[in-house]
Amino acid sequence: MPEPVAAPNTENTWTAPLSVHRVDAVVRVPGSKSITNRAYLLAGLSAGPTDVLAPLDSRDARLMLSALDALGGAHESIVDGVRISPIVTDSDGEVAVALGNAGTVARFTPALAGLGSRTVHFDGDEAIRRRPIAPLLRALADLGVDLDDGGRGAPPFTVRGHGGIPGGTVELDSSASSQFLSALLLAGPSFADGVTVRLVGGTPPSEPHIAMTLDLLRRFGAAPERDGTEFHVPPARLSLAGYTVEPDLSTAAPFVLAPALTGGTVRLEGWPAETTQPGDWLRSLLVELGQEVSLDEHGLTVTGTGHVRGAELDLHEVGELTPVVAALLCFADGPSTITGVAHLRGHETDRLAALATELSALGGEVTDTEDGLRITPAPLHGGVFHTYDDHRLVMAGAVLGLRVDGIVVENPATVGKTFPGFTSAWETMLRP
Ligand SMILES: O=C(O)C1=C[C@@H](OP(=O)(O)O)[C@@H](O)[C@H](O)C1
Ligand SMILES: C=C(OP(=O)(O)O)C(=O)O
Repeated sequence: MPEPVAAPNTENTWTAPLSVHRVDAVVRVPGSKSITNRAYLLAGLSAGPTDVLAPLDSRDARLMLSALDALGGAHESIVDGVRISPIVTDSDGEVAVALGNAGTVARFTPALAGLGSRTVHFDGDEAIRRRPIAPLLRALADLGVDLDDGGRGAPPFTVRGHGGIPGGTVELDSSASSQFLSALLLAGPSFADGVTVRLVGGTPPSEPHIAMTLDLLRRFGAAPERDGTEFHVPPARLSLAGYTVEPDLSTAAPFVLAPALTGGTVRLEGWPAETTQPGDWLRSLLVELGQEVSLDEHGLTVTGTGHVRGAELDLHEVGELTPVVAALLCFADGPSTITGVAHLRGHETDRLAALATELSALGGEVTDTEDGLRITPAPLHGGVFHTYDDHRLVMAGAVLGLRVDGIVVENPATVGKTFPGFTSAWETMLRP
């Protein structure tokens, strides 16, 4: 017998729809969070205005725009995008930058404050105060940024801008988040001496996001170089008149994985032929799980069998896909293990603990290991799926709902971090 569902606040929950038909849908998802926020930031550091086209409009993207404005930038809406004006660095005074729970804003913008002449106070949600950032703050201080974090190594902290950052060579442990390294590389062209980063400690996660940083820097005219674990970005005058953002392939994950559980076909429009996004790995995952995948000029087409194989997956490079992949593997024909994602304990929430707790509460046999999850398929039942203010847990709940009646997803609006229209897009996909 299913356990009774705890009386949910129905205004603040969403019952994920059960799939009763084979899915047959064409889906579009909004722009990539990671590309949008890099493009906005590099545009702010550029010599002239940049039109960022098809950008993401979500909480994280708006936080980045507000941060750039607070730091002396300006933006305006244009047809199909946002025009970003260069940051003016010579005005002084005190301003605040709101971080929300956006890793990209928290890690990428403090260096910009050091380039200006303002005193900038950074703080955000309770959750961002717990997420790792100390190695980055130390590296920024080593490079000449006047930064006061009260010894916490976490927000709230203050940067006093002195009109520029010397830069130079620095050692960095980026094993807790690739965003520390990306932050130094993105700001590097604007440092007087550029930046050389020598990685120490473990291998950073999310390698595709590092490649994305290098790619965007080159598009804006910088000349980053990489030699194994050493990165060099010389000073450069950035500029790019216009840039079109790709659809977010991590946001696309639950949609393209759905046919594996429901049977039928989903076409994800605009899937790029070449990309640095980690979500592109989903194509090989789908094949490994026994699904049919084809990529052409119309996008990615996935035809599912409704049957999923168990798998052993090292997700170190694509960690942000873990919640939806874990939800999918609950329905596999055998046990699965996910490894390489210890750093997920420092994401929006401790994702490994959250997934183990929530999936087990619905009847699953899911345990968190030191660096991942062990999933043994077991019959799941309906119940409240708590989401810990984590957008990707809302998406994971949607995947569970495809097969399990009565998955009541708590606080679905938190998905607005990356896709405010997620629940209606999901319902539209499932409509016959
Ligand atoms: O640089 C980026 O845009 C991101 C890098 C990754 O962070 P971590 O390396 O901290 O996992 C990823 O999980 C996050 O969603 C976005
Ligand atoms: C880890 C994530 O976000 P952030 O950019 O806040 O790090 C994510 O989107 O899965």
